[in-house]
This record gives sequence, structure tokens and C-alpha cells, in this order.
Amino acid sequence: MAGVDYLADERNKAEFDVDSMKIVWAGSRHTFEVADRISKLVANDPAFRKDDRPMLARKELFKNTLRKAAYAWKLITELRLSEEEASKLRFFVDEPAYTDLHWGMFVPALKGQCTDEQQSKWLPLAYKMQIIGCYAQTELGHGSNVQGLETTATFDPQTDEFVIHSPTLTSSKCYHTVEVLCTWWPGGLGKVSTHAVVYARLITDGKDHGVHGFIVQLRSMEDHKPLPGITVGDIGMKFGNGAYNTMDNGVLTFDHVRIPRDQMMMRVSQVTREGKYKQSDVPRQLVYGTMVYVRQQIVADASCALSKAVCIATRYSAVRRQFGSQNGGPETQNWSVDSQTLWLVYCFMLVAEFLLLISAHYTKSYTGLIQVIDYKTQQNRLFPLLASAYAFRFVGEWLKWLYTDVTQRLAVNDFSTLPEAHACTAGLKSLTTTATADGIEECRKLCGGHGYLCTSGLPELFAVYVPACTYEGDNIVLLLQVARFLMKTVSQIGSGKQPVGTIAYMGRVEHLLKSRCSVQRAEDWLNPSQVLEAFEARAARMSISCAQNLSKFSNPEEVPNKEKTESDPSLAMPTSEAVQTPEQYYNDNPEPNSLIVDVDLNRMILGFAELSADLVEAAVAHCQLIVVSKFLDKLQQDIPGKGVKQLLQAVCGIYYLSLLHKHQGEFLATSYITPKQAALASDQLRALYSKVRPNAIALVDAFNYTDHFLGSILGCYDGNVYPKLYEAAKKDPLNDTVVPDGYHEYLKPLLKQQLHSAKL
Ligand SMILES: Cc1cc2nc3c(=O)[nH]c(=O)nc-3n(C[C@H](O)[C@H](O)[C@H](O)COP(=O)(O)OP(=O)(O)OC[C@H]3O[C@@H](n4cnc5c(N)ncnc54)[C@H](O)[C@@H]3O)c2cc1C
Repeated sequence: MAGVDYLADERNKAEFDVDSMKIVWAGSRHTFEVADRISKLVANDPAFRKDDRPMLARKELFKNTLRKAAYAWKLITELRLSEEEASKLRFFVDEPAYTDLHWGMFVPALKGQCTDEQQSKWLPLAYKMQIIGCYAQTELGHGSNVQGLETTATFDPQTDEFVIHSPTLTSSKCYHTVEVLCTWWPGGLGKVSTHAVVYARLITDGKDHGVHGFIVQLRSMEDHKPLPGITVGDIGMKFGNGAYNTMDNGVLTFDHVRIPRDQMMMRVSQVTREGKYKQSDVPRQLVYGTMVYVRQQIVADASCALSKAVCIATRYSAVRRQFGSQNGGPETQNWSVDSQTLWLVYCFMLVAEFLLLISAHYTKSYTGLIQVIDYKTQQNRLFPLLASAYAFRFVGEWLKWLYTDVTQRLAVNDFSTLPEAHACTAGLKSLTTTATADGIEECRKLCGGHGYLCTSGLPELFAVYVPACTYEGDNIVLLLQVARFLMKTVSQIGSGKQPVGTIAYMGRVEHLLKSRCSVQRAEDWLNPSQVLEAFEARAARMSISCAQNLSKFSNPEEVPNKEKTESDPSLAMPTSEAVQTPEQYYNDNPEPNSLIVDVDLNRMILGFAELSADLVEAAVAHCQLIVVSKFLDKLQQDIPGKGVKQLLQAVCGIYYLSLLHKHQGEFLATSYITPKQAALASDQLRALYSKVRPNAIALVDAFNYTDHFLGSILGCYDGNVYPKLYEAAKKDPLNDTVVPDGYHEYLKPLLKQQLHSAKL
């Protein structure tokens, strides 16, 4: 029945002001109003329809994406949308497209790595989309290992040009030679981009100066054909239906392609007319501002993707009813019966459920069935994800501040916070994207069988989202970078150098090593300072323990792959900035060693490969501490709206207590908490689930997502799931005919035992 809100009862249970929470989620009233207006604009425009995506063949799908992107640009120009509104419009269109790379990577790379003169030439073209750019760094044989890239840019002083070339064989340092060396993966490259920022080894006068960025035109501006020497195409279908297949990830080879010298991105290093390589006056660390920008965007996207999945799973969990008693009684019973009896009971329940659903359809009551959201196991899986979505939102907000802070410092050549900012953004990118990818899959399972239908929106969301764990830095490689930063920090303890920002707690490491948790009652776990210290002590103790183990690696013979580890360039920054990494930067400025743990950096590097699994865990503990601390900081702010702050306190509690529960082993092993205190944390967690339960639907309503943006029948606002599922199934192309195509050729002959005469 149109207009009925099947979740109205749930919405009435809310104990806080949802409209105020919407503002908190958006970040400000202004951001909320822009997002609300633009999301409705997109949702109400049939040109942005997306429910057919999983069923479209690749060519049709891709052409449709081109149409949407062009139509979106038309709207942007005709409605004279601001940059903020335009980016929101692309966001709510919700379809991976070449525009993501153009605006998200190509334009920031031009801004970050070009001189002012170069920017004034290229940026106006890019802003008007008179050129379309992509970001070409990854090669078939090298992704994480940026320093291993093999495309070359050789300066030709005769013509004042660079010759860009893809060698046909990788060097013999690989076990397997790759016969075709090419750029592989860049989004927007395959079929659309006219230009690319290409990373290649700069060679002048026979000398290799390492990897640098170049602006290379790929296609004719007249007929879109590849320019001479350029071979380019799409790399083929990717995971999932619809999903990331709207994107033309590409393959590219260069055969001695010539570009003018001024198309090397020369903000930090230059090649003169005579072919002399030199550093500019601009400090090379400046380009890291772009990296912080890109990563803060990825963290913001993580909270968005997770919140979509959680919104779907929460609404559906309130709609879905299963067997068991109401009002929190036992959901299942432990019967000891034979299989025949079980089967009879099962059949009876199916019939009963069917009858109840029929009667519910008319009476709107589901007496005797409970909403699956009331199962404690469902809450234990769902509510920590709901809490994570909020946690990632707030840490993403804080990263925006960090970006401004880093930019301001870089402007006055203050690089003191750069290593910390790099480690922090790398770690948060890794932590939030991993948790989000896992969380979306968990939400699919939380929706039972129907979660597996494309119409649930979850399979496509997962398929679109999961590569975020790989692009812009493989998540494990990033955590290893964080671990290096942690070990470096430990090595400096006692040197007089005070750790800053998110690593400041290491300055109190002696206290954190000695202190013990003082929680005595479950409610004590609601005390922010208790919680913060627990997470700090766990992170500090895990880092110190790793450093102590590393310091045992005094004998180089003990360490397998010593040579590789010492020079493993993939532990340097793998992504946006293919130039000197922050690690290289601070490794150039060594500090005296630690007084607390006898860590020698050289020996430390020897043990790094061997202990990398432990180091990754220490890095995760550090990153979780950052997210917890930023959530707690948020709660220190003035948060208006009836009950909003109280609810957020409960949500925050669920976030950190579920982490504490999940990583109980680490908290116990580092001896900061006792088993009794761990049990009290679990008690408190359960109490918070009960507090959040009546507010669950309102908490996901606060995301303010339109049904179009959610793209899910299970998550639709009115909760009227079953008729919509039924209608959607009817529309499947397989149901166009009652008797399927192929019946006469293949089914009938089989059924009639006439396969011998069938045309097979
Ligand atoms: C959908 C998608 C879009 C992309 N878009 C772009 C784009 O626009 N432009 C672009 O240039 N690239 C793009 N990429 C490529 C992407 O950046 C790389 O795939 C990524 O950097 C990972 O590199 P890799 O593929 O070489 O993985 P590998 O580094 O080969 O990883 C394989 C495994 O080895 C592990 N590993 C690697 N190094 C280490 C180490 N030092 N220590 C321990 N473990 C290690 C990894 O954890 C992983 O488990 C895209 C990729 C995808 C999937």
C-alpha cells in the first residue's frame, strides 16, 4: 500500500532529535542543506536511474555511465553549481566513472606537483573538462613497489623533449620476466582520458633520477584516437555485476612517445634546457599535502559506504521477523530430537510463518514473531558496524582539519608534523577501508538470503567498495609503513624529542608501561579517560614489545631475505606521490637512539620482515586508538539537539567496547586489564546495545540517504520490503516470458529424451 510507513513504530521509539543528528552527521547545517538538496535533485531525475545496472551488458553499462557523466556536467553548468555542489552531485549519482579520477587524482596531482606556470596552463582546461585526465602509476609488474616502475622518460636535448617509453621486458631481477611491460589499472584510462599524469623513471644524460610525474596527451582532441606510439585499451571485466565495471580501467604502452620538456611536473624538481637535473626552491615535502587530501577523502568515503550498508541491514533487521518469543525472551531452544521431528517442526514453522505473513499483510501485526534486530547475536554483529560508521565519520572530519593544518604548516616550510601526518593518514586509510569492506559483507549476511540478491544493493556495494583496500596503497603495505614510524618513534624515546599529534602518548610511555586499569564496575568503562588510557597502554605496549623483539635481531644470519628487506622500496610510499617518501625524509635526519628500549635502527630493519605480522598488529592498535580518541574528542564538543550527545556517547561506547572485546587477547596479554575487567567491558557493551536498540532506525535515518542513493529494496525508507522484492523479481528479464528462451532447443528434448535429435 503506497504511503504506509512500515517502520513508523520504530521511528517513534527514538529518544533523540533525528534532525539535529542529521546536522552532526553532515558536519554542519550548511553541508546538510547542500547534501539534502542535491541528493533529492539526483533522486528525482530519472536520467540517474541505477537499479538496472547489474543487468546491463558491459558495453551498454559503460555507455550509460558516459551518458550520466555528460548529463551531470550539463546540469552542473546549466544550474551554475558551485564546486561543492558539483562534487556532491557526482557523489549522489553514485556510479564509478572517469570523473572520479579526473577530479579526485588528476586535478589534485596538477595542483600539487606542477609549477604555477604549468598550473595556469593545465588547470583551466581540466576545470572546464576540455581535457580529461587520469592517474597512471601502476604497471603490470609493479604496484606497491613504486620505486620499481620501469617506464622511462628520457630527455632528448636535441629536441627539448622527453621520450616516454615502455620497455618490452622487465629486468632480470624478477623471477618471471613480464614480456609486455605496460601501465595497468588506471581508472578512466581505458576508453576516456585524453591526458594522463604518467609516472616514469627520469633519465638525463644516461643518469636515472628515479620516478617522476609527466603530463602526457594520450588521445587526439579531434577524433579521440590514440596518438602515435600509444596503445591503449580497457583491462576487462572486474568483480561483480555492474559495480566497478562502469569504470574503464586501462592498459597503456608507450613506444617512444615524445612530449615537450615543460610537461614534466616541475614543482619540486626540474630539467633545464641543457638537460641538467635540479631541485627547485620548493621543498619536496610540499607534495605530501595532496596525499593527505586524497586519503582523508578515502576515509570519508569509507564512512559513507559503511553507513549505506548499515542503513540497509538495520532497516531490514527491523522489518524481518523470525521465530522466537517477543520482548527479549529466548530466541531459540536447545531441543534434543530426532531429525524426523525436526523436519516436521521446520515444515510447521514455514507454514506458520506463511500464514502469519499473510495475516500481517492485512492486519499489519506480526504477533508471535520477533524482529531479527532483537536477537542479541544480530545486535552484536550490527551495532558495532553502526558505531564504526559514526566513528569513521568523525575521524574523517578530523582528517579534514589535519589537511588544513598540514597545508598551513607546509606553506611556511614547517615539516615537523609531516611524518606523523603521513603515518596517521596511511594507517587510517588502511583501517577504515578494511573494516568497511568486511562490514559490508557482514551486513549482507545480516540480511540473510535476501542480502544475496542484487536488489538488496549489498553485492554491488561490496564489489564497488572492496578495491579501496588495494588502490591508493595496499592496506598491509600501508600498515607496515605505520609500523616503521612507530618503531622510529620508540627508538627516539628519551632522546629529548617529544612525539607529537596522534603519537604524543608515546611521550608518556613509562607511565603507560607501569599503569594498570582501575575499572571496578561495568559503568567505569563509560569513563573516557579510563578508556583512552586502556587503548594507549595497549598500543604503546605492543609497539614496545615489537621494538624489543626487533632489538634481538642482532645476528643478520637469523634474518631471511636480509638483502631484500633492507632495500625493500615497497615499504616506502606506494601511491600518489612517486617521489621521496616521508620515511626517506626522516631517515635522512636520524635521531639518537632510545633510552628505554635499546633499538638500533639498522638492526631493527633486519628483523622487520621476520616480525612484520606482529608489527601490523601494533600498527592496527595505534590506528584504533586514533579513531577512539577522535570520537571521544568529538563528544567533548558542544553537540546541540535533544538526546543527541547521549546517544552518541552510547554509540561511541559500543565502538570502543566492541574493539576491546574483539581484541581482548591483546589487552590481556599486555597485562593492562584483568580478565575480570574484560568481563565487565562485555557487560557494559550489552547494556549499550539495549540503550541503542530503540534508537537504531533513527540513527540510520540520520544519514539522510534517499532511496535512490541507497539503491536497496531491503533498506527502503518505508520498510515495505516484500511487495517491492516481488515486483523487482517480476521485472527480471528472465521473467519476460513464462516459458524460457531455450525451452524448445534444450529443455524439451531433454525432458522428452530426444537429445539425440536436438541441435546442441
Ligand atoms: C579498482 C582498482 C582501481 C585502480 N586504479 C588505479 C589508478 O587509477 N591508477 C593507478 O596507477 N593504479 C590504480 N590501481 C592499482 C593499485 O594502485 C595497485 O593495485 C595497488 O597499489 C597494489 O599494488 P599491486 O597490485 O602491485 O599489489 P601487490 O603489491 O602485488 O600486492 C600483492 C600482495 O602482496 C602484498 N605485499 C606487497 N608488498 C608487500 C610488502 N612490502 N610487504 C608485505 N606484503 C606486501 C600485498 O599486501 C598483497 O597482499 C587500481 C587498482 C584497482 C584494484
